Parts: sequence; structure tokens; C-alpha cells
Amino acid sequence: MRIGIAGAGAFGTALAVTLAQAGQAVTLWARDAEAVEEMRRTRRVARLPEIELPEGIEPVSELSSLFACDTILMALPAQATRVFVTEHAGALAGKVLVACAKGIDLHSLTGQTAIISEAVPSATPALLTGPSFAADIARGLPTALTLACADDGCGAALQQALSTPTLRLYRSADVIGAELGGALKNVIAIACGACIGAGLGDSARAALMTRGFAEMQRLAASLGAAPETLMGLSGFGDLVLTCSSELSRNYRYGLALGRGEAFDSHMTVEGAATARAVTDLAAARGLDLPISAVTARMVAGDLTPLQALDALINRPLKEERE
Ligand SMILES: NC(=O)c1ccc[n+]([C@@H]2O[C@H](COP(=O)([O-])OP(=O)(O)OC[C@H]3O[C@@H](n4cnc5c(N)ncnc54)[C@H](O)[C@@H]3O)[C@@H](O)[C@H]2O)c1
Ligand SMILES: O=P(O)(O)OC[C@H](O)CO
Repeated sequence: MRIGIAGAGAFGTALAVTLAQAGQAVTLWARDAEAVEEMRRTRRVARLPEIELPEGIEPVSELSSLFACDTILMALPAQATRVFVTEHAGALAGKVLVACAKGIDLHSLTGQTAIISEAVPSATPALLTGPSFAADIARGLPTALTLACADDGCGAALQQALSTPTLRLYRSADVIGAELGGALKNVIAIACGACIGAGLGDSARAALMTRGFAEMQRLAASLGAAPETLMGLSGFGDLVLTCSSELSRNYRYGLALGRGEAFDSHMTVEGAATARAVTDLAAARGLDLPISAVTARMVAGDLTPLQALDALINRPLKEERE
């Protein structure tokens, strides 16, 4: 298996580092030729400046080098995937394409693997997701992720090839469930950050995580996910990590909203677009997802965190299982 990674941001680089340390040769592609030249010279990447790139990583800016690989990990932001795979559909034909982004595409309202399948029908799509901070993976801290693929043989081969001494992959055939868990938890993490940033307390955050998880389960079930997938690493596991750590950009973005502070617009915050996508999906399916809905309105600047709290807490009382 010849492994290429599209996107030399934090996550793409972290995956390249752990794979190279385990003895794999990795082609790491970035679109910016100057940045790649700098990476070659310094063996460092801007998004993970404290990490030295092992020898097994070849940074490239030529797409031909990336397309020479048979297995490509797609580590671009979720909203960039559709354009990339559509533009390069011919070169990507027949390849194994492993989606690593956690977000719902705003244009199609589908997950990453559906975008890949639509643009490149001959490719085999897979997904790598679960609770992990790029810095932890790159530093060799123990991490467990989900490798989801509808093709069992390909899933097993990827599980073997992408596991390293510090990165343990569990296999799943429920691609839809795994990708929805990873995408939807980012929306709830923004809500939790806003809650803490606005000084509403840990009890309120626990309520948001729990009721937010109920929303994740409701939407995922309506889109065909297996309930147990949401209970696993890609759903519950990643929700816990992202809603409770200031290493999370989604959570930090929420904190900034809660405090009324500005946030770095160059930072990848997947939950912001996905909150809008979830609102559209919920409307189309007649689902009530109040936490996701007020989060989308906070992100759009239509509600303050206190107004969002007011909207949530004053809803009609109901049974917990509803
Ligand atoms: N950082 C993490 O801890 C982490 C962990 C797990 C999953 N992820 C997921 O990985 C995905 C990428 O996140 P990241 O942390 O690497 O983000 P990042 O912002 O660090 O890097 C994204 C990279 O993609 C490049 N890029 C953006 N648009 C592009 C385009 N149109 N074409 C080509 N390149 C483009 C950027 O220049 C940048 O190098 C996200 O969906 C995120 O949820 C991140
Ligand atoms: O920094 P975030 O919020 O994108 O979170 C990174 C990972 O998704 C956590 O699993």
C-alpha cells in the first residue's frame, strides 16, 4: 500500500508522523509550494511547530506525486473535500480514499464518503475518525480511532496498515454512523464552549452534552446509522473529548462566543458550517434538534449565548426519552 495524505495541516501531518515513525513511507501533499519548500528545509510544519518530521515523510506540492499513491488520506477541511475530489476525479479513479474530515458538506448535506462516492464512483471510500488531537498523535501519545469501510476486506487492510504502536484502530462497517458521530459532536462542542464561556457552569455543560448526544442519535438514526456506532469512539468518545478540552478548536470557538470575544478566522472550526447543515437536514426530516438549532443561530450572530440558553430552558417540559 503506497500512502499519500492530502493536506499538511495539523491532522494530516500528525497521521504522517505516526505512520512514518512506524516505518511507512508517506507522501504528504500541500497545495502551497512555498510552504512545502519550507517543510523540506526545516522538517517542520506550521500547524505543529514543535514536531520534527521523520525521514519517511516526503512533503510534496505536485499533485502527480500524490496521485501516484494508491491509498490517499483526505485531511482537508470538510467543506474543501467536494471541490477537491470533483476537480481531480479522473486522477482519483480506482483509489482507496480515506476521509479524515469531520463535517457535513453544506452543498449536498451529505458526509465525506458520500461526496467521494458521488465524484469518484470507482474509488473505495473509507473513514478514519474518533477522539484524537493531532498534537497527541504526533507526540506518540496513545490514541484509539475508528476505521470505517463498507468493504470488509479493504477495511481490514486499512486497519492493519494505518495502526501504529501508539495508534490503535477499531474497525466498523457502519460508515454513515461513524461519520455522523464525528461531524455532529463538533456542533455540540461549540454549544458547550459557549456555555462555559458565558459562565453558565459545568452542570449546564453536562446537560448540553447529554441532550446534545440525544440529538446526535436522533439525526443519525434517521439517516440510517446503527445506534451502537454512536455509542462508540466515533460518537460518544469524540463528544466527550471535544466538549471538555481546550485543545479543541470547536470548543475554544464556543468559549470565544460565550465571552463575546473574536476568534481567529483562519482556524478550522468544522462545527460552524455543520451546525447550518444540521439545521437544514433537521428541517427536511421534520426533526426537533433544539441545541443544534440555537448553536447555528449563535454562529450566525442571530442569538447571544444567554438568549440561546433562554430559548432552550423555556421549551415545553417533556419526557426525557423523547
Ligand atoms: N486537528 C485535529 O486534532 C484533528 C483531529 C481529528 C480530525 N481532524 C479533522 O481533520 C480535518 C482537517 O483538520 P486540520 O486540523 O488538519 O486542519 P488545519 O486547518 O490544521 O489544516 C487544513 C489544511 O488543509 C489545507 N486546505 C484548506 N483548504 C484547502 C483546499 N481547498 N485545497 C487544498 N488544501 C486545503 C490548509 O492549507 C491546511 O494546510 C478536519 O475536518 C478536522 O475535523 C482534526
Ligand atoms: O480541534 P477540533 O475541535 O477540530 O477537534 C479535533 C478532533 O476532532 C477531536 O477528536
